[in-house]
Amino acid sequence: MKCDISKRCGSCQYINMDYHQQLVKKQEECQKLFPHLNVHSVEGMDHPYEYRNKVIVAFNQKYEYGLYEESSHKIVPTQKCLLHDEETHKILSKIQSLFRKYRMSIYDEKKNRGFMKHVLIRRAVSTNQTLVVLVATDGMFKGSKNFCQELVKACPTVKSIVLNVNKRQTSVVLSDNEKVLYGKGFIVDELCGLTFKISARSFYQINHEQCVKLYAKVKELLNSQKDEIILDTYCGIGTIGMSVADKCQEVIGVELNKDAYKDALNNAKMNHIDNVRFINDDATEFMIQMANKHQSVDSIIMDPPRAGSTKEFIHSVKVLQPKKVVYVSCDPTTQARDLKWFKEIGYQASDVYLYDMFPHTGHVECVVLLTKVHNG
Ligand SMILES: C[S@@+](CC[C@H](N)C(=O)[O-])C[C@H]1O[C@@H](n2cnc3c(N)ncnc32)[C@H](O)[C@@H]1O
Repeated sequence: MKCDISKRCGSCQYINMDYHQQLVKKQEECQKLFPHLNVHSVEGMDHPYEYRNKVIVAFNQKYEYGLYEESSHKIVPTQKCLLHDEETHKILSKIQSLFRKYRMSIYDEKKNRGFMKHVLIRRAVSTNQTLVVLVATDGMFKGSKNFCQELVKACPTVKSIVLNVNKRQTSVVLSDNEKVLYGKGFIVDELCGLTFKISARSFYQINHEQCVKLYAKVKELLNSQKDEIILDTYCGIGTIGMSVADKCQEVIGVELNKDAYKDALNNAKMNHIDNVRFINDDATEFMIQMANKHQSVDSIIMDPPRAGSTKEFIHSVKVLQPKKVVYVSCDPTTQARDLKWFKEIGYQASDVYLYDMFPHTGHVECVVLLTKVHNG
């Protein structure tokens, strides 16, 4: 497939490269980062398009919408992005026509004036539900009732519309201040045979098909026993922990984002899983506290954001002495750094498993199993 905007957009660095070549390149690059480990070939997709279940676009004063040009805040008008599904395009195009009809005031970054800043679309692909988040500079959206009615009528997959009020001039799109304009403020998706509630600010893996394969690998590597206690750190809305809960005694999930934590609590209830509990805390702080209390766990799952984990987190692992740590990462560079710290405390990996969560970009998802080889 050919992308018309690849030269200007810059989001998909590999879009003009043959897909198989992309997978080979990702594996080679990871092998350089993990020279002493067995880096497996990348698990790719049969149809590596339309996989992104989340998109954030900005509008310009002509009501054109799109992503920003590489390293700038100039919008690249995008009618079709190869990574988004048809429904996302249909909804964005309807929003565009409604913005025109209602003469929506579009935010002008240079003048720091105007109302509508961004539109975020999140799709639950298994249930075909859509959440629309309108990011604006003010909580007063005149005519919002008619706007929502028209949007939902034209696009019935839209189950909720949220207004996120972000007055700040920063590159962070969402603020903590939100108001539900239509529906319940969240959508529900099915993943690995479970049901998950996803709200606007919670993390959710963007590639559903690849996420199923990734979680299956985590479960396989954990290979837990019925009497084991598993810590799921950086747990988001509880997806990984809940998908392994049937094979162990207890899962304790730790998540910093309050909305994701609340979603996780609801998700456990919704799925009638009673051997999982969630803590709303910084993962490192939680680990330090556990280590200070000399508590023990059998396995730890960690899936930190791009920045990776911390030295303090890893030093607490030394005290907790789990048999296994399964480390999931969307940035192999920080993961490679963290594996060096793990080595210092006596935990070693041998294999790196790669999942192409982000086809046509330079990114890849990595999973490693660390086991204790000596006492550090
Ligand atoms: C890559 S996501 C993984 C989420 C989840 N494991 C999944 O597969 O959906 C990383 C998560 O870590 C959370 N997070 C970021 N910094 C954190 C911290 N210091 N302590 C705990 N959680 C944190 C984010 O809010 C996000 O939900």
